[in-house]
Amino acid sequence: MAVGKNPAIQATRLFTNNAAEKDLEQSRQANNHFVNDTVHSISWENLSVTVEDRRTKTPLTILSSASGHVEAGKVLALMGPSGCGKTTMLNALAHRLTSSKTKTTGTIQVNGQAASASKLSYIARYVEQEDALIGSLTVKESIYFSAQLALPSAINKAERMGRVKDALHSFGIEGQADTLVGTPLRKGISGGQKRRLSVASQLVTSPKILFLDEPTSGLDSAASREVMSYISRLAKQLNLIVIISIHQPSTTTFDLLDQIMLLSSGKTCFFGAREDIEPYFESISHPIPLHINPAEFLLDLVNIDFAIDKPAANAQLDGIHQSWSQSPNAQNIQSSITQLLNTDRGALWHIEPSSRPDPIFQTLTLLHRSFIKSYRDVIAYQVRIAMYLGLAIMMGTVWLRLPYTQTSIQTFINAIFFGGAFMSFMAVAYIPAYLEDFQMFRKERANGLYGPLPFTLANFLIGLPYLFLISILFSVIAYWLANLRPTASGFWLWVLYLFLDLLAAEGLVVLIASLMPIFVVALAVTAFANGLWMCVGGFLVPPGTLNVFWKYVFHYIDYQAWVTQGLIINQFKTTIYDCAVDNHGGWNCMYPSDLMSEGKIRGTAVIEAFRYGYGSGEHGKIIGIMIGIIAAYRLFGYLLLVLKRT
Ligand SMILES: Nc1ncnc2c1ncn2[C@@H]1O[C@H](COP(=O)(O)OP(=O)(O)OP(=O)(O)O)[C@@H](O)[C@H]1O
Repeated sequence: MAVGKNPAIQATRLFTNNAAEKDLEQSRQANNHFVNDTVHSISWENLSVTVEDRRTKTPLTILSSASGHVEAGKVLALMGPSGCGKTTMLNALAHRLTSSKTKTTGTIQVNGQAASASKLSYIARYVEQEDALIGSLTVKESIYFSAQLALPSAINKAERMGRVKDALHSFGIEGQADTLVGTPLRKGISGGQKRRLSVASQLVTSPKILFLDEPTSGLDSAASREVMSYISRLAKQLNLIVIISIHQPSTTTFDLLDQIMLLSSGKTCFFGAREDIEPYFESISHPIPLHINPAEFLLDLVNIDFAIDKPAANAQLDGIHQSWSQSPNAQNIQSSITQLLNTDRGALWHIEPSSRPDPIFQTLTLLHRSFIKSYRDVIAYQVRIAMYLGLAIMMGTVWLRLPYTQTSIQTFINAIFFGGAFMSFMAVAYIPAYLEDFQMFRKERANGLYGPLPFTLANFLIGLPYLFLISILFSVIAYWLANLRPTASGFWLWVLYLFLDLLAAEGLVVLIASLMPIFVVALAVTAFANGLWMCVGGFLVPPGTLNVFWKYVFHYIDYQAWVTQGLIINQFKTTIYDCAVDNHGGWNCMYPSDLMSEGKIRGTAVIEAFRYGYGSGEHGKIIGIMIGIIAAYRLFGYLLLVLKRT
């Protein structure tokens, strides 16, 4: 018996359909703040993208004359072999092709009106292929912070929480609401759940259009189906426009799509409703065989990468492109677009920039999010605290209880150099945590949520208490074990210099990692910079000997040099050291001072005679310079983010 004729199955389908409709209606009511009733359509005409060819440096068209439209409640999938232009198409529609070497022509309209990037940023959200989530937040917190950053302040807390709950419900992740997303050290939710969370975090901001770049990539077929069925249901329940790029959907996933755009070599091979695919390819003499995954067949048909007979494959593909451009289907699309342009002028652009939260509220929200991360994510600060404690014990026991004799003078100086330089060097441990935040910032900024200022401020402020704590913990152990100047003022000045040292080092890490946001590269460059600061600081090579290039370009902006200078003054300005007794019972003093006749060395003589030429500069001046260097790093970091938009 044919499956479709089985009465039991038919009854179940009937029940499922009725139940599904009821479910859809209930869900619409529950999620009415997410329901789209403003955006009716998006359409585009003759969209072409030209880039500068990496190899030949000549213009290369990677997307040619694409036209199409999607109505509310529908899912459009951009399909095609690898490198056919799916991501380019998606980015062009989302106005994300911002490189100066990329030229986009053609028009994009929403409700029949030209849709600029800024207008689109109020109604559309883009979910990238790589999940940019903060691993140490729970599922619920991830959605909550997204709502906080995007929703206008007019929406009160109860309503925000209601939206978070509804977003969790819409994606079937209520059960995982309090589960951590997951860090390298703590397992969290599955890959499919992460993908659903990424979309839910965008949904909570009430977009009307969702762009999803390969929402199923990296997932097994069951998880892909699950993610796609949520997305397809969501489009219908909430009347959203969903445009996705997808690689190779299974038959079940393929059947969940409403519209397909098949691309190859940047040109359209088909655009239209899912159910029009079979008749269309039959009409151009490429019928899709029964019992075969249609997506797989189509991808094989338009993929010429692995063809043995290249000229024949090229000729066949040209034929497919030509058939499409001359087909009645293509003409119908053109007339549908024209009709949309003439009729669909739904009021849309009443959403004003003032409906966004203000930057102070966003800074506080980011600070709150970073705070949760800072105590939950061991990599962010806890590993560093443990590492600095280990370093303090090591330093304190190596330089253990140094006596105040002249033989200890160089040893004290070495301890100071080591403390300052190594504290700064170990700031590289912050790179992974910063890169996670940076990727999140990139994604949220591209979605128009907030800019570089709240991000820079929150990033700086969250570091202050932790870096201060690290400075104190390190000093409590190392300072007293090594017997550095044993007074309260000596101790607190030492703490202050280490704190400034860490702030400068972290500012440098942020600057470098923002410039080169790849872990190994940022690590190598920061390590190099720290090596440079050690070499030109005046300790290993006195400034008088240092050649002019290193001295005048780097020495004076070397924060480690200023920290070492401040710490040397702190140690030697008020301390006194015993000279050695010579063979004749007299004094043998390494540094002559006014106390020589008493067999002592005044610490200031060490500073004055100090071969590095530091002089006895004042703490105020050094601290001022340090604050200037820290501010400069943060300012450059901020400007870099302003200029570097991708
Ligand atoms: N600057 C450039 N120089 C040469 N080719 C380029 C340049 N930029 C993009 N391309 C090419 O444009 C094509 C389209 O890239 P796109 O990322 O949109 O493809 P895709 O279909 O999303 O691929 P995938 O499925 O592998 O992600 C690719 O073949 C890519 O190599």
